[in-house]
Amino acid sequence: MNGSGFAGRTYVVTGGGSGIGRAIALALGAADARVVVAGRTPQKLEETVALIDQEAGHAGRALAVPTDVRDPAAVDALVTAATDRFGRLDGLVNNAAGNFVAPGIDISPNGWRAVVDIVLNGSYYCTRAVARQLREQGTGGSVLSVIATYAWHGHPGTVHSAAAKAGVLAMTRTLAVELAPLGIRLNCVAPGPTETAGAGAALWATDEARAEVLATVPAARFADPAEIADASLFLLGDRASYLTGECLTVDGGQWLGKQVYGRGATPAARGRG
Ligand SMILES: CCCCCCC/C=C/C(=O)SCCNC(=O)CCNC(=O)[C@H](O)C(C)(C)COP(=O)(O)OP(=O)(O)OC[C@H]1O[C@@H](n2cnc3c(N)ncnc32)[C@H](O)[C@@H]1OP(=O)(O)O
Ligand SMILES: NC(=O)C1=CN([C@@H]2O[C@H](COP(=O)(O)OP(=O)(O)OC[C@H]3O[C@@H](n4cnc5c(N)ncnc54)[C@H](OP(=O)(O)O)[C@@H]3O)[C@@H](O)[C@H]2O)C=CC1
Repeated sequence: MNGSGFAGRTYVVTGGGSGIGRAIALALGAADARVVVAGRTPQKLEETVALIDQEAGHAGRALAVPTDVRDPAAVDALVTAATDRFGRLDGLVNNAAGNFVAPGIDISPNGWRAVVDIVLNGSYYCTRAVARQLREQGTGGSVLSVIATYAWHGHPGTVHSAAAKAGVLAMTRTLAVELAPLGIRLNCVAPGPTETAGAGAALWATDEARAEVLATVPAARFADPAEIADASLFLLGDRASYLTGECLTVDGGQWLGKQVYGRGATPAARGRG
C-alpha cells in the first residue's frame, strides 16, 4: 500500500478495538498512516495498537485513547490527545456502534438512547471535533462513517439502529456540502453482514439466526472485515478525492436480493431446473 497517500497522515478510528474498526485501523497502519483508536475498553484498544506496531516492526505509529463517544467533552479530549501526539489530523472513521434486536414498541427509552447516542450523537460529536481541528489546520481531510443499508430500507427488529444510521447518512450528505469549501470530504460505507464477534453476539447469536441472515445474502457468505476495510480506505484516501456525500454498499448484493422467483431464475428457467 506504499504510495497510496496515507503515509504520515493521522486518522482517528472509533470502535477501533474490535471487528471492522480494528480491520480499518490495521489497514491504515499497513498503509503507513498513524492511527488513533478510540473506544470504551482500554485493553481492546491496546491490542489493536500492538498489532499495528507488530506490523510496522516498531512502536509509535498508533495510539489508544479510551473514549466514550457519547460524551462530547471526552471526544474533544480525544482530538486534543491525537493532535498532541501526532501534530495534526487528516481524518476520522465513525465506526463505533451499539445494537440489539428487539421489537420497536418494546424498547425502553434508555435502550433507544443507548443506541442512538452511540451511533448518531457520537458520530456527530466526533465529526464536529475533527472538522474543527481540520479547519484550524487549514488542511482539509476526510471523514468516513460506517452505516448499514437499513438506513434506507429499514429493518424490523433494529429500529433504533436503522433510525440512527439514517441520521448519520443525512449528516454526511449535509456536512459534505457545508464542509466542501474547507476541503473536507464525508462519505459512508454500508457493510452487509460481516463476521465480527460484536455483530454475532448482538444480531445472530444462534445457529438458526445465523442461517437466516446468510439466506438473505446473494453472495452466500458473510463479509470478512478486511473487505470492508479495503472499501473504507478507498473512500478515505486520495483516489476518492472528487467523491463526497456518497455511500458505498459492500454487502454481497444483500439489500438488492429481494426476489419472488428465486435468484438468477425466471419462472421459465425454474421450470427447466
Ligand atoms: C440482521 C442482519 C443485519 C445486518 C446489518 C447489521 C447492521 C448493524 C450492525 C451493528 O451495529 S453490529 C455492532 C454490534 N456491536 C455492539 O452492539 C457492541 C456494543 N454494544 C453495546 O454496547 C450494548 O449492546 C448497548 C446496549 C448498545 C449499549 O451498552 P450500555 O452498556 O451502554 O447499555 P446497557 O446499560 O447495557 O443498556 C442500556 C439500555 O438498553 C437496554 N437493552 C440492552 N440490550 C437489550 C436487549 N437485547 N433488548 C432490549 N433492551 C436492551 C437495557 O435494558 C437498558 O435499558 P433500561 O433497562 O435501562 O431501560
Ligand atoms: N458486522 C456487521 O455485520 C455490520 C456492522 N456494521 C457497522 O460496522 C461497525 C462496526 O461493527 P462491528 O465491528 O461488527 O461490531 P463491534 O461490536 O466489534 O464494534 C463496535 C465497536 O464500537 C465500540 N463502541 C461501542 N460503544 C461505544 C461508545 N459509547 N464509545 C466508543 N466506542 C464504542 C465498541 O468498543 P467498546 O465496547 O470497547 O466501547 C466496539 O469496538 C458499526 O458501526 C456497525 O454498525 C454495519 C453493517 C453490518
